Amino acid sequence: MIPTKRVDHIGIAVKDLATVIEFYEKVIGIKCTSIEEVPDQKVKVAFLPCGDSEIELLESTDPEGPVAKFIEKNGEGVQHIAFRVEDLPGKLAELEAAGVRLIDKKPRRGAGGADIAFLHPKGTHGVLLELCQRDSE
Ligand SMILES: C[C@@H](C(=O)O)C(=O)SCCNC(=O)CCNC(=O)[C@H](O)C(C)(C)COP(=O)(O)OP(=O)(O)OC[C@H]1O[C@@H](n2cnc3c(N)ncnc32)[C@H](O)[C@@H]1OP(=O)(O)O
Ligand SMILES: [Co+2]
Repeated sequence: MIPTKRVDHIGIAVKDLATVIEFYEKVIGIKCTSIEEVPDQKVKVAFLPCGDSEIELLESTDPEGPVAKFIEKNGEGVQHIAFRVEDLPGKLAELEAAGVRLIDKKPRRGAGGADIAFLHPKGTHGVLLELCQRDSE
């Protein structure tokens, strides 16, 4: 089985990036190190590293995007959990063979140049899971 290395990030859907970055920096005490737009996912993303993992704050750039739809239904909150894997195409093939419901059969480009793919929450006991592969350890 292709190993999963760690929790890469926790994705949190927010209405206003600046407001929530300020909360995490001033109240929780973790710093935002980068902000970037990922047009493919219709989001603007802020990363706040914390130990081996990061908090990923997600603000929608499009009312039809997945983060806007999530907030409409649930309000702000944890939208996905992302695991770091070593071989994303291989992992996706392995999961497909095991009958897991994939949203992305092939990797897409995520924030920070990562390759990413999502697994459907209906096939993962209720949690939207992202797998990501990065060049760095
Ligand atoms: C930048 C990048 C990165 O890290 O590099 C990112 O993270 S981008 C992060 C944003 N991108 C994404 O989320 C892309 C992948 N997401 C998607 O394709 C979509 O959001 C889906 C997960 C397929 C949901 O689509 P849609 O909202 O159209 O479906 P829906 O509302 O009919 O939901 C179908 C069922 O799934 C549940 N459901 C929907 N979203 C969920 C979520 N985030 N967590 C857990 N369950 C969820 C709904 O409650 C519903 O269950 P019931 O039927 O029981 O009511
Ligand atoms: Co993510």
